[in-house]
Amino acid sequence: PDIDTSVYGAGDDWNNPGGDWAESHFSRLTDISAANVGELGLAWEYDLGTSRVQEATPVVIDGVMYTSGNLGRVYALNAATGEELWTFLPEVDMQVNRWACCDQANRGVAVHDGKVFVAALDGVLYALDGKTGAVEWQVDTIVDKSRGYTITGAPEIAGDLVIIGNAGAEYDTRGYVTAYDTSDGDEEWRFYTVPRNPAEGPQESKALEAALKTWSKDSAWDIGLGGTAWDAITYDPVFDQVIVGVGNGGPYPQAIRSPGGGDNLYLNSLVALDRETGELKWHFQETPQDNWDLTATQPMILAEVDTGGGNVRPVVLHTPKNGFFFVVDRETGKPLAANAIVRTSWADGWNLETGKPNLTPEASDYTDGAKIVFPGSPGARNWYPAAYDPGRNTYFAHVLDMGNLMFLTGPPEGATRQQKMLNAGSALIFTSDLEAAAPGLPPPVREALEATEQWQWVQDKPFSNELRAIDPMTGRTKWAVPGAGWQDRYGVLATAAGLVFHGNLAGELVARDAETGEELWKVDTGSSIMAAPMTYRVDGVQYVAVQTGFGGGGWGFVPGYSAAYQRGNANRLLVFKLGGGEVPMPKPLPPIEPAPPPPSQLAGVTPAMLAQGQALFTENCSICHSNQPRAGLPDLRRMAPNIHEVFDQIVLEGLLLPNGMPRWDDRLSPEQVRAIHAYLISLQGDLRTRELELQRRGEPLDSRSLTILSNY
Ligand SMILES: O=C(O)c1cc(C(=O)O)c2c(n1)C(=O)C(=O)c1cc(C(=O)O)[nH]c1-2
Ligand SMILES: [Ca+2]
Repeated sequence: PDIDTSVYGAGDDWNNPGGDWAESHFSRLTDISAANVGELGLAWEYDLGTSRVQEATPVVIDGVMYTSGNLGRVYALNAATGEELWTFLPEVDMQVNRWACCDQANRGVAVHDGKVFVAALDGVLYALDGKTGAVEWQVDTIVDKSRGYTITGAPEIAGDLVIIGNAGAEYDTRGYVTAYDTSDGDEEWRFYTVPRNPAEGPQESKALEAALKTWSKDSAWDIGLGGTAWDAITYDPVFDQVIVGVGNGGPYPQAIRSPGGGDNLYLNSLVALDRETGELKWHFQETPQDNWDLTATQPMILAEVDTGGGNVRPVVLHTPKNGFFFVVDRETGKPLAANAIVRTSWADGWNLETGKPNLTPEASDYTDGAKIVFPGSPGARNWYPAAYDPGRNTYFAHVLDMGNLMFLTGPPEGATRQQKMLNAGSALIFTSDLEAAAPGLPPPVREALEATEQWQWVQDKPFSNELRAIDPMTGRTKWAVPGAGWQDRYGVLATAAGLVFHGNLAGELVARDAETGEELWKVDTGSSIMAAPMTYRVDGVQYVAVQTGFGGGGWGFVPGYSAAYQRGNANRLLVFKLGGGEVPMPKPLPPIEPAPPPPSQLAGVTPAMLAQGQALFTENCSICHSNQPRAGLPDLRRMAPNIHEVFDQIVLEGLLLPNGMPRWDDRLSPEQVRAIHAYLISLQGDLRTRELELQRRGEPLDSRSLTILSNY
């Protein structure tokens, strides 16, 4: 078929996190090839100065690298030498950490017209002078500061507009995207993804008036309904439209969110907006009637494909959380292919005539009892960028086949908004943990799950985790390479030389043959990698760069096989070239010591108080504090005496706010904080006893707790 593949792929520059205008994470550079990739070595490294989540793909323009780190930090470096040109640290009120579901992620910068754009975790969009990093303008993009909004996504340039979404569908938000003039930050348009309470006035757009018909009149308006656009926004210059990936519903259970059902537009949809006006041109809903956090926010790639018999169409390639590989016509919004790439239990296929899935509520509606739903909330795919090689018509992506048990945490009626708190209304347990967790579940939940067909799926294979080469129109896997545990997920780079690059949590950076998946080169960096590698050329030298660091969703549970667990969470930029040197390895962490002795238990503590402390800890603290010996945050079962002394000031008054620990005096009473403290003191005592015993026996102190029942 007649496809001009030469218009795709990045050249010397990599001018947005996706690489080229099609955001294909594909490079035309071929200096590094299968014949010489074995000679890759380190050109330079740069210490990002943090040890948190790193998800950004750097941008390189005219020999300068721009990238973002956690919170929305920005770094500008000489791309050939790594010399620091400037850095930018946004001033963020750390209280925002309380309503950031998934760590302090930031997925990258946008660069346009001499300016660098970044959105900080607190929702402020900055335009920085590309030469100096000075703030040219800034705008707070959050319309309602009483709600739990954050931003983790990269801004997108569309003509002379910069477009940004936000996050927080697990909290109390109503999703939207906003377009600003790149020159001065003036607001040009805003598109809300879900309707507002009609009692409060007319909808903001015709599109929302139409969407309203797909919601119940008793919808949980006050909670916000979710629909956050927290990752991919892709400008399509061919049709001068902005395609937005919309997120899940909030609360998760439709029985609470929109009692009586409805498709709930535009949740989990691709929406194409006219660039100039922000008006809806088309929409394609990938997961109607969401109950499961099956977002459509995942990265999009623009392409042309032969849809059959030489009929070439401009399409968007999309693999959202829901387990299907979609090829969607960019002119009409119609799905041209929709093939399952993992086990799916919420739908058993797709009807291309109607454009809708064959829903299977008997297997996946958990209103009346627990269900095991595939894929689970981590998604068959998530933010980890895929790459598409147009010449080979092959899509390279990390794919996770895993489900989760879901059940309601309260009655479906009468859910009230918990301000800036999780409002998910359901609990979930990943199938990787389900056999271990099942005996401890309340008998009705356990009986319900064992009666499901998906319990058999779990027995067959709790999860699988692979890098795959996929044919878009059929969804067929050409080759696959297994990963480690289910968290071992990562972004991908493909090049016209027939190479595929990716990192992993163990800390390897690997180059593979695009045709076979065969490993051609690998280096152990000693630093966990989730972010996508990228490549560029300066003064005739091709480089491959990747940002290292573990975090994101489920960031508290640092897997034991990861470099982050063994050597600490090194945040670095590692840049390679042919004939480069060795990668300096971070030193392994010292062995874990037994927990220090806790202070004597608080006066007047009772079993009821300990139980209350545990419940409060689970509800308020455990989403960040997973209490692992080497987690992203301190293990609160190992607090030193001087920390115990100021525990109340830390929790109630924000003593460690600058470090990122929010204050809680608006939500927790001094008595409640005492109960939490008493609970932690008792955990610390138990842990110390256990670890002293392990030490006596000469066994490793790798006592990761099994806190797998998450309230979200
Ligand atoms: O609903 C939302 O607003 C929202 C936001 C985010 C985020 O901003 O990072 C994630 C999710 N949901 C989510 O469901 C998810 O699986 C997820 C993973 C990650 C990550 O960075 O690893 N973020 C998010
Ligand atoms: Ca979500």
